[in-house]
Amino acid sequence: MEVATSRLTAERSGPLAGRIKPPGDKSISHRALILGLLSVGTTEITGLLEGEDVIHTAKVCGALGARVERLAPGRWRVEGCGIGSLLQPEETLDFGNSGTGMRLMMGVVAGHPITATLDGDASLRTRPMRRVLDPLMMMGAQTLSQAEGGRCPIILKGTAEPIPIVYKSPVASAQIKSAVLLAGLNSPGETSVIEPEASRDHTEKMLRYFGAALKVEPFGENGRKITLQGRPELKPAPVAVPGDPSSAAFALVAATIVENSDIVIESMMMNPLRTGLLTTLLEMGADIEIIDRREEGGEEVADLRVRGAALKGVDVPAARAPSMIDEYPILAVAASFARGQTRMRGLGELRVKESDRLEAVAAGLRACGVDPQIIGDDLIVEGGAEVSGGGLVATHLDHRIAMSFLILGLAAQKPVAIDDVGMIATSFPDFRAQMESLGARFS
Ligand SMILES: O=C(O)C1=C[C@@H](OP(=O)(O)O)[C@@H](O)[C@H](O)C1
Ligand SMILES: C=C(OP(=O)(O)O)C(=O)O
Repeated sequence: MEVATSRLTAERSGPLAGRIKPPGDKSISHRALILGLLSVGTTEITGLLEGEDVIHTAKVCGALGARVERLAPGRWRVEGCGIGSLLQPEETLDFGNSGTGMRLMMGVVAGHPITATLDGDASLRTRPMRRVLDPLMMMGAQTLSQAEGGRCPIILKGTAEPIPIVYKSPVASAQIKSAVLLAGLNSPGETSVIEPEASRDHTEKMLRYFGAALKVEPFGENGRKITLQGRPELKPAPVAVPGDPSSAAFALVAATIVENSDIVIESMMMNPLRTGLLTTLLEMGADIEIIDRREEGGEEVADLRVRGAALKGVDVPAARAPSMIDEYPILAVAASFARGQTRMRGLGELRVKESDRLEAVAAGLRACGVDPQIIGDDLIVEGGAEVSGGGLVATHLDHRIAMSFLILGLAAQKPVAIDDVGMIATSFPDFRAQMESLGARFS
């Protein structure tokens, strides 16, 4: 089937001004629905991200037996069925564009005596799933069918008695860690995951909040070992979803590169495993004031006042990658406007996101008159105060590529067009309206 695409163009804009509130965090939104499904009783969620990725997860929770209801914008209620009591789904579980939805749900299915077909869009069908299937098969799940290279569509048969394992993950990935822990929820023993570097810890925090016993220990130089006691009785708990730093990133960079801007981003989550972009922009000379740090719904949040600033290039260490993994496309845009060279190290994981983000970012920058280089897994950008723009950027079904290059267009000399706005709705449906409210010019 031919899918209609629509272009959007961003034009050099005057100073951005005003206040915005980023949408609810995507990672936490998926997890709130999933833990709602796995609890017996009613979980109330506020601030849920109503992006397509999360809506797919909500529908899958319904197909596995939960009653999922939207009460008001961002306010959802999940009547869960509890660990061990999921229904055999009748239809294919469709995750759309969402790697998180599919990988976390593979863990849930693997830990239950059900068989499910999991599938997604053309982008998701290119993404590697073996990294999750490998540990799940050690736990006793079986892959009945899969596309070449361990890709979806996948037919996964779970087990009633997941084997407790200690899994040493070769990559720092919150999706792998979460899939194993979610499968371990129905295991009679302890399930441990060792990660080489700390990845986002939302699953661990939310499992504890819902009553599971979980131990987190340092492992090696930068790693962690997370151990979950199986078969807890998860108790429903209200979840207030904080503002998504990965979505706030676009306004943060826009206000930095559009001269004389002065904006406030309200209630952005400040979890240190998610704030790598903030650290890097501050090193580059960005003018960001962190106001009113406070706790909301178990996470630290803050308001950020961001003003236009002249940036300088920096060397971004590979160890920072897990805390800013989805922000490299927009960081590369900031780097294009920075004096000197920015080298972003250790970006191999960017090759297996919604698109090959290393190649997609480099091609987009070239289309806009910037000269990037990829050396091994590093991305190197030679910046300058002026960026010519003027290109048409291919988005490859990738929301972050789409939004990043629209932001570049707001500060470039000539307009920048993207070939398809459609995917922006997966993570940030109000992107255009919010950015326009600050003065961004799109047509
Ligand atoms: O667990 C999560 O919610 C996510 C983990 C990251 O992926 P990896 O686990 O593959 O690094 C990130 O890129 C993704 O957008 C969301
Ligand atoms: C990589 C991303 O998401 P996912 O892996 O869930 O598709 C993202 O949102 O940038």
